[in-house]
Amino acid sequence: MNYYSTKNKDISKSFREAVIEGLPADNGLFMPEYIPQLPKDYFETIQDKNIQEIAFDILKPFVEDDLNEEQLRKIIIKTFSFDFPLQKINGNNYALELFHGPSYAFKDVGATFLALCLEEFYKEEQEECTILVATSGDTGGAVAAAFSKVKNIEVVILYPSGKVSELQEKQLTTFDQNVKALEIDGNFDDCQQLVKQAFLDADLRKHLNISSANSINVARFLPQMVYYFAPFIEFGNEPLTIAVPSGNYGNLTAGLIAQEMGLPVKQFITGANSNDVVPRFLNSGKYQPKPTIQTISNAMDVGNPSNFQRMMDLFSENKIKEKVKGYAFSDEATLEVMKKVNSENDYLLDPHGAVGYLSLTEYMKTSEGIGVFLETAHPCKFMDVVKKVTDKNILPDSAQALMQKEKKSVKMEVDYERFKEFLLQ
Ligand SMILES: Cc1ncc(COP(=O)(O)O)c(C=O)c1O
Ligand SMILES: N[C@@H](CCOP(=O)(O)O)C(=O)O
Repeated sequence: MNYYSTKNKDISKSFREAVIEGLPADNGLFMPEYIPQLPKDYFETIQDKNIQEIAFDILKPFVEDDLNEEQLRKIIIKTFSFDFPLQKINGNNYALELFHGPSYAFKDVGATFLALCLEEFYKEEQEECTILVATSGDTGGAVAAAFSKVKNIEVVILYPSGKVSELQEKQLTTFDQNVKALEIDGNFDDCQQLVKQAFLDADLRKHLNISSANSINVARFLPQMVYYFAPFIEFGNEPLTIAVPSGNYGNLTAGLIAQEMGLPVKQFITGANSNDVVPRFLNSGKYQPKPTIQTISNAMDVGNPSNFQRMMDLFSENKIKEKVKGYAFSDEATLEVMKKVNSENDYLLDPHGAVGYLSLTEYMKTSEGIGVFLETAHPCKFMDVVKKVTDKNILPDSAQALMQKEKKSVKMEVDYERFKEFLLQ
């Protein structure tokens, strides 16, 4: 399987090349050149499989030219090493909990898979590499945890100063060794823009091997297809409605590719906070990015999502509007539903999962069947918001220990030349 650029279909890179380069030089995004098809009867026996076996079936065709079966199995066992439980909330509505990994957010899957792929590739190359990552809160923590012990790889995390939660910030800024945090005086889109500019800077790339750990990297977003299969281990081949709380749209894009492979999704729903550029597009046909708005679901504070390019590469405008229904919700509605579900169903949503739940229940007002929303982060990551819902202490011991550690970051304006200087130091 090779990968093309969304800006130039003649570009053809192996999986290994696409992962190492991160972003094509033409500022497009890498895409698999075809979507493998699962056997028609795959879902008749899916209940006999575990998530690691499914991950192997799903990911093999995307990587097999560069990772042999033994390497892939090893990577999968380490990546899918925690549970993805399904919790019934009420009626036919279920939460798929994706936050039982090391950083308490769904990003652990993609970050670990990417780190282990790069470790394999750089083991052979004997070279060093710098991973650049822009984060609105969760990607950075997952990447820091996944890469903290990987040899020959340095990580530089850019995060928007004052716009991530306290626990998220500790996850970004308390690793010594190979992980450095840059606290940017701007928003997530500024961080993402600085990273993208670095990839387009031929001079920088002459001096430094850089790659990306955002969902722009194919090894970050493709493994995110796998957990969409988890509810089908319980429900077999029954088509499900799946709601995805979205920001940079890597997660939804992974789900759409899984659906193209054969995953029986009846309908995808996307839920956004006030950063509603994609729901507005789905409902009006106009794609008009706006400056980022700060919300209580901060990891979804993205004004100009990277993966919109991939969605438009996969489908025509009419097709995407059929495949995905989009809704947006205010902070007031998010907090209100967190309180309601906590008191009526004894389930504590995090603010991102709450947006997913809101979008699912909105759609289900006029539809039938089983609905699943992705619970993408543990509520303990957002204690400032959670305190308004419950006074229970929900902080796990490991997070408590992290909160005691000292923050180490370098402050920086949104200034590409300073960023470049920092990278070349
Ligand atoms: C907790 C949480 N939920 C949802 C999202 C949105 O995911 P995506 O950027 O893949 O749309 C993010 C960040 O990306 C997140 O950290
Ligand atoms: N919500 C993300 C933003 C970056 O998304 P990514 O999936 O492209 O890495 C975050 O938490 O940083």
